[in-house]
Amino acid sequence: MTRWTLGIIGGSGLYALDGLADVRTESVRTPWGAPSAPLTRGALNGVELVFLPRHGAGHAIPPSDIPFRANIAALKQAGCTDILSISACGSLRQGLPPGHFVMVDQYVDRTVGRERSFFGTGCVAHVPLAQPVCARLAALAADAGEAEGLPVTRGGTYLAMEGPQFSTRAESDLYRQWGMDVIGMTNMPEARLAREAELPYASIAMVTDYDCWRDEGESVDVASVLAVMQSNTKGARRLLDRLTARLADLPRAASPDGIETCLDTAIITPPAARDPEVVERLRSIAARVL
Ligand SMILES: CSC[C@H]1O[C@H](OP(=O)(O)O)[C@H](O)[C@@H]1O
Ligand SMILES: Nc1ncnc2[nH]cnc12
Repeated sequence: MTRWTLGIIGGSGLYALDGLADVRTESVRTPWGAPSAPLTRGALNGVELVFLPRHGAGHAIPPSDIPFRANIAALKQAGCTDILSISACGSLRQGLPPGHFVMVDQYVDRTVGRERSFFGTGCVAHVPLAQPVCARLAALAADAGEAEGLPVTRGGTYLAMEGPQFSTRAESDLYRQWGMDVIGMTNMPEARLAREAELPYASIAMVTDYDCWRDEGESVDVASVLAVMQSNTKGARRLLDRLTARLADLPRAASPDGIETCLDTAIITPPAARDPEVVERLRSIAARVL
């Protein structure tokens, strides 16, 4: 049976995974530098997990400095078949209160100045991103959350902002007019890069606050986020227990969305025109097609 090796990217409040069997720590390097922290490998319910806290183990890395390319490349090199992101987020809808788990299915990317591709001068690629999330993994995670009695919403658009400051009231109002559901600072370019590495990616956005759009006048700050984060993190842990118990018995077939073969038609630079040094770097995420 082909097995799942699930990469878990932990966000704010999730810096380690306790209770794994056969735990190993691996300090890795990638052609894009070191990831946010050493990888922690271990088994949960017999499923291999590879855990990486995106802000570092002590939350010393702000959103704009997260080494997104190194993180995704490290998880690819570690043999992950899929990536599940677990994030804190603000809510842009009354019906998504703090404590809610949103299985993101779309993104609007308002980040600026982050390295957002493995490809570039010397080897150009354009992968499709119309459906940026692996629907199968998102559904499995939603099933697990519901089975644990967690308040889960299937689908939602995540507005990725640069930060590190939270939004102004006018920005928050604007994003609501745009129809956005939740807001955070980290899922982009992470989701883009996972796609380029042909890794099915899904994200659980756990609501910690209502951002600053409500007429009640509250505005988000770290203290209000932290107040909710701890119970959200406990819920995420229960979800993971349930999810891995399911994955243990589920043979892993190729992603139905073709994510694992998306580079077949994405690289536009013909082999003869590729820069050998660039190609060498790309091998860590795209060896299958190079
Ligand atoms: C601590 S509140 C702001 C911080 O939390 C979220 O991070 P993550 O997605 O890694 O959980 C948000 O995106 C900000 O980076
Ligand atoms: N309101 C908010 N805006 C951006 N990132 C967040 N993370 C948690 N709450 C957030």
